[in-house]
Amino acid sequence: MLIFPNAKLNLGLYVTQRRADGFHSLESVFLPLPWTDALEILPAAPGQPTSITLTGRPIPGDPATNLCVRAYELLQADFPQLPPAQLYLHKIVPIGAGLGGGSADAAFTLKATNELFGLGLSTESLESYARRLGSDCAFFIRNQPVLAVEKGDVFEEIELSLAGTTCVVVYPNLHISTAEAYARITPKKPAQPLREALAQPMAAWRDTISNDFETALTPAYPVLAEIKQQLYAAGATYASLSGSGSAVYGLWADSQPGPMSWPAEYTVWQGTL
Ligand SMILES: C[C@@](CO)(OP(=O)(O)O)[C@H](O)COP(=O)(O)OP(=O)(O)OC[C@H]1O[C@@H](n2ccc(N)nc2=O)[C@H](O)[C@@H]1O
Ligand SMILES: Nc1ncnc2c1ncn2[C@@H]1O[C@H](COP(=O)(O)OP(=O)(O)O)[C@@H](O)[C@H]1O
Repeated sequence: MLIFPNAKLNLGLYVTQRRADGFHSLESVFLPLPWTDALEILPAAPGQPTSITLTGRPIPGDPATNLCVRAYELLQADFPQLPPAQLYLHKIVPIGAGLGGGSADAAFTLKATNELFGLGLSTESLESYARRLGSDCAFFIRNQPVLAVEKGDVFEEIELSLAGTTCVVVYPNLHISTAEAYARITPKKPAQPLREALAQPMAAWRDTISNDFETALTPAYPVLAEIKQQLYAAGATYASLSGSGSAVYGLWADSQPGPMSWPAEYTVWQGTL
């Protein structure tokens, strides 16, 4: 089975509280971004163990601990009838970019395994497996715009119509660890609830919606402010860091991006939400 795990964007992100388990509570809107990897899952050849073949963007770490393999093995522990699998992942989405690419691969592995082998797992059950693999992994099970709270793994419905919006995502080839980013934050409640700010036209968001990671990381990584500035200079209606970075995106509500120029080592995606 061939699937295309997509990235996500965070629209507003407030780290509201440090939790007793060491994690943080947050308030953020998660949006699916149609920038994808390609992943194939097949039963392994007879006598072969579960393995993964990786192509495209290099993924740090031992392939045996790749989130796709961990997701498959998580289901195998509860469904011993699952045979060893051969996974092929062509990695396109930048890693450690605040785009949730690894979490998407894991969640899509769960969904595809459920379908391919007829496990009969419900959406809720797939979400519980996903939560065990990473805080933002559960979002990719339903993969629709939501207001995420708690650890970013509990979702509330939100009315948001961004279909047709032009989006540019700029990744400056800078890996920021999520744990390091959280360590730089002093949690606090937002001045205005995100749901309320999002109800206003996009042109107002520049003054009302922010990402706590952007505020905390920009002094150490001024390149983030430079990218945002160029997106606004090209006419973006709204621009922000996604998640804990380092990808910065711009949205054009009802116009098209003007000319932009980026260093050769950057990766830039442009498309429609
Ligand atoms: C910041 C966010 C915002 O959407 O996205 P990314 O920038 O990673 O895409 C997420 O909260 C990232 O979720 P995810 O990448 O799944 O994090 P996890 O693997 O669960 O945790 C990595 C580390 O981040 C910290 N962490 C993560 C989630 C959370 N709610 N509180 C935390 O403090 C912990 O230090 C944890 O050890
Ligand atoms: N399939 C995968 N794709 C991307 N990263 C993976 C994958 N499997 C494991 N990882 C590990 O997950 C971490 C980053 O995950 P990713 O979801 O891309 O980050 P972020 O949510 O910050 O964009 C990296 O340390 C990487 O080594």
